[in-house]
Amino acid sequence: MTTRIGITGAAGRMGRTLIEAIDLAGEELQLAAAIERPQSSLLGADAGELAGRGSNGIAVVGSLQEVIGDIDVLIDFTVPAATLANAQVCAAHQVAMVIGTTGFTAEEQGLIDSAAGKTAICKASNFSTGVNVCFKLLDMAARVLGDDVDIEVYEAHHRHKIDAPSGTALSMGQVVADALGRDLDKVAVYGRQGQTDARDRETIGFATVRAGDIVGDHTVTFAAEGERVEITHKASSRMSFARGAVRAAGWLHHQSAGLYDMQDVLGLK
Ligand SMILES: NC(=O)C1=CN([C@@H]2O[C@H](COP(=O)(O)OP(=O)(O)OC[C@H]3O[C@@H](n4cnc5c(N)ncnc54)[C@H](OP(=O)(O)O)[C@@H]3O)[C@@H](O)[C@H]2O)C=CC1
Ligand SMILES: O=C(O)C1=N[C@H](C(=O)O)C[C@H](O)C1
Repeated sequence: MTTRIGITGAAGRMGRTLIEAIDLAGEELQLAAAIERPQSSLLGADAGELAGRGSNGIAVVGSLQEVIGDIDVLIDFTVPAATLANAQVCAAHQVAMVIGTTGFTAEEQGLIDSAAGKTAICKASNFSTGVNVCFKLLDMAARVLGDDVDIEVYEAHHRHKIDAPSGTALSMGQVVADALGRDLDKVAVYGRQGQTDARDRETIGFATVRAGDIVGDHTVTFAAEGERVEITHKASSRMSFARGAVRAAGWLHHQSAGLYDMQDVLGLK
């Protein structure tokens, strides 16, 4: 069965890579709509040309409502406000939605949970297979190393990224906190400066770097007296995220309403 895919934020860094990833996927996954803001100067542009793949006959439009009847799944990598508005449209029309946007508040996440009561939503802070394997490795490392180690999460991204820590870093912290029975809201330390006192072992530290064109680096360090374990993922191309999101779209088309993540898509649960 063919899955007709729409992309919001089609001209963004991820949007363009997603158009390319769909073009490279099998014939069962087809780009059916490319959406940008109503004010975008790119309205009417050919989406394939935009992604450097040559003309594909899909013109960029300025409204999701305009094309919602033409798609089975929407892939959205934009900003929280746009994603939430798009989730309402998808829920109202029972169109499935893949959400890659990061930086939601707890309240905003609640709105996505509500939309998932009406349609199938797959939301992940990171759609790369490698990062999702790392989530499993982190769970194992935290359970074995337990309370004998200090745990620190480091992430580095390009200078254009607008949220921090990255969604992936927060997910990594959550996996580790869950494995250790800790409440991440209580134990997270976001950066340090000045007279900090000695480290409390219960805490999970986060460090953020923003520089140049770094696609996405994540390392979780488990540091004990005399040894340390480091689990690292480095993305060198956005195609690693886009390929996963497109795979998720094909999978989600066949699911009923509910909230899923990339671990569901990969059968890692
Ligand atoms: N889950 C994952 O695997 C990954 C997640 N991400 C996340 O995806 C998101 C997008 O990243 P990236 O592609 O680098 O960002 P970009 O800024 O390159 O792209 C964002 C897109 O969203 C559009 N947009 C922004 N604001 C609005 C709005 N209010 N209404 C409608 N459209 C809007 C932008 O249009 P305009 O240019 O006109 O503002 C642009 O097309 C981020 O949250 C990032 O963290 C990124 C990579 C992987
Ligand atoms: O903004 C990005 O670029 C990325 N964002 C995601 C995040 O916040 O974790 C995933 C990836 O690391 C790239």
